[in-house]
Amino acid sequence: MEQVTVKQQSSLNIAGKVKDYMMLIKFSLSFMVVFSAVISYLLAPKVVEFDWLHIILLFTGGLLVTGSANTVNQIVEKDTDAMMMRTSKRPVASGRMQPAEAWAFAIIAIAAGLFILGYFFNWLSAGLALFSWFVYAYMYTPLKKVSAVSVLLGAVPGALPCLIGWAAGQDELSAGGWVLFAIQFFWQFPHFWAIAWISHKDYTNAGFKLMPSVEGPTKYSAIQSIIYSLVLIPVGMLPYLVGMSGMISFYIVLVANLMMLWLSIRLYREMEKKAARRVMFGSYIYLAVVLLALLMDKIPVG
Ligand code: HEM
Ligand SMILES: CC(C)=CCC/C(C)=C/CC/C(C)=C/COP(=O)(O)OP(=O)(O)O
Repeated sequence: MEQVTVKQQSSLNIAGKVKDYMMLIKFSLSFMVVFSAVISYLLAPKVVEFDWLHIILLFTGGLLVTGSANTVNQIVEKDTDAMMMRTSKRPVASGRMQPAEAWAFAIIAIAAGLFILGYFFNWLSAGLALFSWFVYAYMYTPLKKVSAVSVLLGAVPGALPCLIGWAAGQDELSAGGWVLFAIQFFWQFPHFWAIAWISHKDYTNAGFKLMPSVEGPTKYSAIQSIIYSLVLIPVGMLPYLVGMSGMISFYIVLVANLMMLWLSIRLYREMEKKAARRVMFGSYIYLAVVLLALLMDKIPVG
């Protein structure tokens, strides 16, 4: 009887540990980041077949590097994460995991991730991943407390996964990679400002300055969301214009862009958290739909 209890206890511990590591690497966010890298890899003209081994390797390498960046972010922000409802249950912030354990994981993960990218793909993609890791963990993260300009800087490592995936497939930084970078770069502003709108009180209590306006969720912030959604319309036409995808995805991307614009306009008109939540969920759907549409409609030249 006693033995069963001990067994149950240890499996509970393992489940708890797994859950902690999922939180440490911010699994859902990292999954989407790596998804964007894999789709960009598959969009590269030199990648002509759907090779599962390479897809799994890119996914694993990307997840390790991104997970490491998110771990360093949680070590650096452990005190402020502890002050916010949204983040207080994270393993390092809550004290369930010692920073030394998190550091050990971060170092092993970045080394393993860079090795996978460099050895199985090329050192261009590994170099870009290291650059991205550095900008996110050591430039964006400390700047969050200083100014909303940090979001502009954070959008660089946020969009680089597209270029990393493209470089892994193409071994060069050609137009298609930059086009995907541009789409993901501009997408991040409506995405994040909706999140910051919802959690504004939390962010302010912890001393973060992330909204475009110092007063927080104002009409000005909503206008910024509208402006970036407007910019996304011509940027979303670029894959068709540079010849990397066809007419069907052109229209799908256009509809997705009009949806983002409409959601941002509704935020401006309603000025409610409910409207910000719509922008946030809309942004998740947007990126998945746009990337998949481009891949389904790939024109393998260039
Ligand atoms: C400037 C760049 C970005 C900022 C500041 C940002 C910020 C955030 C924050 C704070 C959350 C947490 C929301 C919550 O706790 O409910 C979040 C969620 C999320 N972000 Fe972003 N993000 C950025 C870029 C990206 C990129 C590039 C991707 C993917 C390609 C991405 C995908 C996601 C996903 C999938 C979630 C949902 C995670 C979950 O529900 O656990 N984000 N983002
Ligand atoms: C290849 C590579 C290493 C890329 C880096 C990818 C990466 C982590 C992108 C996310 C971009 C970003 C600024 C997220 C928000 O973090 P946050 O600190 O504002 O979120 P939080 O408040 O929830 O901690």
